[in-house]
Amino acid sequence: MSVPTLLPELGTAAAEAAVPPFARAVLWAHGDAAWRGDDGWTVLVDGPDRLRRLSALWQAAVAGREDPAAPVRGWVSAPFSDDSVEPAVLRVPARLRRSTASGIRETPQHVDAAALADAVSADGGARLLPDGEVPLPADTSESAWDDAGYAAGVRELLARMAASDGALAKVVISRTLTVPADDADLWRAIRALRREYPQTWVFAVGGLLGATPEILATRHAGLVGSRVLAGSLPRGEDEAEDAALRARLATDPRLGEEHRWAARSVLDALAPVVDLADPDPAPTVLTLPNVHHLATSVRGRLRDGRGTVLDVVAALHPTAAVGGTPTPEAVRVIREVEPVDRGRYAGPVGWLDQDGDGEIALALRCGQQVPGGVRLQAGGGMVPGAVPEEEVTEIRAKLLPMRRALGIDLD
Ligand SMILES: C=C(O[C@H]1C=CC=C(C(=O)O)[C@@H]1O)C(=O)O
Repeated sequence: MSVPTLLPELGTAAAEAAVPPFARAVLWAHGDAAWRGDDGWTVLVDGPDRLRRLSALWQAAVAGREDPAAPVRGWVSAPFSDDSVEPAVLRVPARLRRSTASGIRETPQHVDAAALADAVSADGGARLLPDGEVPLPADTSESAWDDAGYAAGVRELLARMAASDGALAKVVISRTLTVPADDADLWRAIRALRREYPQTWVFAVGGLLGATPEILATRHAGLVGSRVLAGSLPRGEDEAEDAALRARLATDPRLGEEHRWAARSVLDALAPVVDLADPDPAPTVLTLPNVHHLATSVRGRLRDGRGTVLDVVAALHPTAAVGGTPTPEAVRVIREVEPVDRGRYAGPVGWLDQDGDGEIALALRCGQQVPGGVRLQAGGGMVPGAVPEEEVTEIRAKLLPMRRALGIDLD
């Protein structure tokens, strides 16, 4: 599968020197469909309750147009936590193109810049930047963990869980790896991710790029969906080993527990606002090129048609696939134990339209562009009994797609 014409030409020195700034581009691809947005506006939102404020801001910007029903799409990428020093990003491209198996089309994008500016100024913590500009966060590599640091972090979590006497049941911990990369490398990485991981959602929003298999929430015509992943094993060397790993994943009590906390967190958060199609869906095993996951699909109908997909996400996030159980304690422990602010890693990333419908994934196995490089990040869920050395191997498997896409030597 390829979408060459949505991506800039690369390969010659002249083409690479002229690539569009990566941080300003919007890309979203799944299966054989892809979107690219260019230019336009950026809204940055700081402070508390960023998702609900972004939802309200978007609705005001849409409603303030002469024809509120005219098609328009915005892309959102928000930090894991409202405590992050990095703002939530809303990109509203001026120009949108869509590629499918049948070709490439410009798609209508009805932005009213004055209505957007009014909506931004009504929110005290929002800023509007022109030309699709998105500032890059600072490099944090000095304080990052290496493999040994990550293993020590896992041990620290296990000790805290043991001391909590069952009160802290699960925590997801992550690590970063910053590597050099320029804009052309990042465009090339998108092409590679698209080619190698068509089962995932490949994204680039405001300099954050990745290939995620996890969908936090879709909202379409009153229907809501979510795909929760938690509990993973690396791929085997051959089919027989893969079959054994899949069987272990489906039956291992610790991995099952790790998954159940995540699925439960989504079901419990949706139950007050959604009529669930199945209140207790069973997990299946999802196999990706680099890893096997336990996966639960959740579907239902919204009881109240107001709001946007971001309000559904605000009710869900952070799920125990990226936070833990109970959520507030897990998020506090993550803040205390992890050496680097997660920024937009493990945060919601996706799009919404004029009806508030959309598709919001979890920004996993991704990279954040920083000056001169890209900060890769992945994590894993810990429940009592986790083995630090196995967790180090799992993170390596999760970082593999981005490392391969960037052409980084694999040791
Ligand atoms: C937090 C991440 O993965 C989550 C999603 C799927 C499986 C997970 C796991 O098995 O630990 C994690 O909960 C990540 O990839 O950065």
